[in-house]
Amino acid sequence: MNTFEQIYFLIGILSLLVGVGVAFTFVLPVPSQRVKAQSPIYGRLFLVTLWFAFLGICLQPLGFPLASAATLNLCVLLAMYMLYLTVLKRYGQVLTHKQIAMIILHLVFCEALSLYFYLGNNQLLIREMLVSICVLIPLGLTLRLIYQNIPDNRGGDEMIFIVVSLTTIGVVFGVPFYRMWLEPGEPVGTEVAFVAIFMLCLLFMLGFPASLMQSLFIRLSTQAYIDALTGAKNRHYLYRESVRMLAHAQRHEQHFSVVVCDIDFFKKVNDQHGHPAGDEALKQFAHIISDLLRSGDTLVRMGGEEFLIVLPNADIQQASTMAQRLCDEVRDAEIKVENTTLKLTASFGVASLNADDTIFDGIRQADEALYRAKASGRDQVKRAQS
Ligand SMILES: Nc1nc2c(ncn2[C@@H]2O[C@H](COP(=O)(O)OP(=O)(O)OP(=O)(O)O)[C@@H](O)[C@H]2O)c(=O)[nH]1
Repeated sequence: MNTFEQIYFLIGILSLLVGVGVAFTFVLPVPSQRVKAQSPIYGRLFLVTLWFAFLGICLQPLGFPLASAATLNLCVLLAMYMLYLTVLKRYGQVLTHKQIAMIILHLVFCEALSLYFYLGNNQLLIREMLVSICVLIPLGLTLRLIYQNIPDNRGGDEMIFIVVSLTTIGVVFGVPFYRMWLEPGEPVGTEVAFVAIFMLCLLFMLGFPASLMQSLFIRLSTQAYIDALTGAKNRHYLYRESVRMLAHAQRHEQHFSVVVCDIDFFKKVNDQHGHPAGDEALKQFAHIISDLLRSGDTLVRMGGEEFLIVLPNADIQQASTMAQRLCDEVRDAEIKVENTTLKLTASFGVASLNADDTIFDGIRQADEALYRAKASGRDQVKRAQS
């Protein structure tokens, strides 16, 4: 294969890869939020600008050195800003006008300097080092952005962080290392540039969908344990987590209590104000309760208007005090649904688990206490009879 055939072959392979990458972004699920939905667009532009960067490298051996110098630096830097924008949009953020102006200024400045060093004495080494330094700015911004967002547990961020970190390591160490092997003034080899750009595209194409899948998986597994109406945990969560919570309490010889609560005469709310108003009342009721719980406590919607509160590290006295506070708070609260204000009350049954009790034993005892609270006139707390 002569040089031209080899270049066309490499461009063909890269086009195929970029084509597959761009097509792939179209089949990935699009986030519903408008700004986040723009993320795949910048992902596509990242791949396409990298393709143009490789074309820029190929222009040198094809006999267009000036065009090569002008295209390569601009496209590499532009690609890194596209990467930054892909991540920025993924987090639902937008650029300010000032930031856009800074990016354009940075692109123009870098391009002008690069051409200056190219035209003045053909100082390739300085030019390439300069481009590497310029490229580190968008990479650094991207890394910082991901790092700031990782604590939010969005899921998948670690994967993107690895992709961008590997790219940064490649720029910081790979470029100077490779430069050492070249003769002074010798341009970057087409094959080496091809491998670098190919790897970058591949890493992006694998890393970003993987991060998306990871975050979708985390979101789905979180949603599977949450009651959609009230935001409280559901029974599946209780069944999964209660064994772990109880084992922890037993290991540390801690008390473990449960409170079952049920809104009084909730049927009337539905009958008088309609089902949607009943839904809204349930939602607000759950918020009132969860606002008063400690961080380790868990509110579970058992079904309908019945909730369970799991109180690790609380004995029967502490659990009863908490239940009384909740009972008072619900009675005092004003529940605004549509154009009316509702007053609700709820009844509570409290039980504390013995060392060999299961969560079901605790719920059964608390249910029995709740039954007595209802029978005694509602709007009150009763303890399980041990
Ligand atoms: N709006 C709405 N209503 C619900 C939901 N789940 C259960 N309900 C209603 O809750 C009411 C429960 O009624 P009952 O079991 O008779 O209890 P209650 O009227 O609260 O009376 P007591 O519990 O005896 O004080 C029924 O009318 C159900 O339709 C829900 O998700 N949304």
